[in-house]
Amino acid sequence: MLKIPPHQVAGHKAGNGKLGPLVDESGRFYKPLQGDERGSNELKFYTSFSSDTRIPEHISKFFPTFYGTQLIEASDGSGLKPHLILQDLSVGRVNPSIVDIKIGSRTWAPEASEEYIQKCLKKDRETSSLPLGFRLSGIQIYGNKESGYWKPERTSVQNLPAEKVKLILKKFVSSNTSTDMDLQPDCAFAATVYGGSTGILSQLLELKAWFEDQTMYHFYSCSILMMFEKGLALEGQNPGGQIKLIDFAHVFEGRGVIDHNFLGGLCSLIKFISEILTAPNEYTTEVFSEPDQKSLISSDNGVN
Ligand SMILES: O=P(O)(O)O[C@@H]1[C@@H](OP(=O)(O)O)[C@H](OP(=O)(O)O)[C@H](O)[C@H](OP(=O)(O)O)[C@H]1OP(=O)(O)O
Ligand SMILES: Nc1ncnc2c1ncn2[C@@H]1O[C@H](COP(=O)(O)OP(=O)(O)O)[C@@H](O)[C@H]1O
Repeated sequence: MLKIPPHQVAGHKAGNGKLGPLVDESGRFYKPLQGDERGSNELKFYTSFSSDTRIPEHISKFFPTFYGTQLIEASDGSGLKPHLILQDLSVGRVNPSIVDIKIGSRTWAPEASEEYIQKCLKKDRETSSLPLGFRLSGIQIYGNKESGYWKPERTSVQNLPAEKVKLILKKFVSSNTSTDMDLQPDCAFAATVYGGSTGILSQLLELKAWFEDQTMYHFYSCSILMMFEKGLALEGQNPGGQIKLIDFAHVFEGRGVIDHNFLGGLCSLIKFISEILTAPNEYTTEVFSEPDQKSLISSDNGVN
């Protein structure tokens, strides 16, 4: 029995007659192949990457397992359509907090059409992609049984200035999650989710070390999915902080050149996470320097 993924935070979504991914009960995620070159390109990437013996295991673990393709009933009711069969990354998680972070200041590949480049350039300029090298593409943060999830409008988190991005990445690992953006996040789970020898920062650094060397692929418009289970953190157990790479519709051959675009965005994200770990109590204040210009300043005054 196929259903709409309960924890999808970004991308094309099934439902209301739209084409989007579906999941089954055995832990598989069915992503429809988009009819144009995006579909064929993503399939080409998964086929090549999954059999590429140059990829070490400590790197391939960051990618969803690929199980081939299958014709299944599309979610938009258009009949049998080819889908990529992938590992469902949220399987086994009860109330996962998830953020999709689109990496790179540039989200279009050199092969893209002029029209597509213009569309992406506009989005990259209007969001934090250009200034920060990444944008928060979608997020859900689990609060508790009563409050459920905080799942803001996607467009509201894509174009935030640096300090607000940091605030959200703090909120992500806090126990006092609230819709009130002015509330200081307590970063109660920063050490266990972001920190530690197996935490998210250490995984990001492992990925970075590979990107400093690899020249096989260029990952345009690809996302890092960061996930953990707040319920476990609240019980004092390992919350299972994990990163995975997804969305390879715009991956192209690297032809012996470092993927500076991805690497730059990754380094920027690493800086944010490192700073949160070093100064979780750094106080972030909202100020209005001009009537219609909201900005944020921070001072390390230890106020929580
Ligand atoms: O449809 P839109 O405008 O939401 O844009 C999609 C993007 O959403 P976002 O910019 O985050 O709002 C979407 O981004 P996410 O995967 O949601 O981060 C993709 O970039 C998608 O392009 P493609 O299928 O990868 O070529 C984009 O889809 P296309 O417009 O290229 O079909
Ligand atoms: N293998 C997966 N398992 C679980 N969820 C996934 C998986 N791949 C993607 N997702 C979810 O679907 C969303 C969109 O995926 P993505 O591959 O970026 O689609 P699109 O090409 O439509 O942008 C992600 O933000 C994530 O929430």
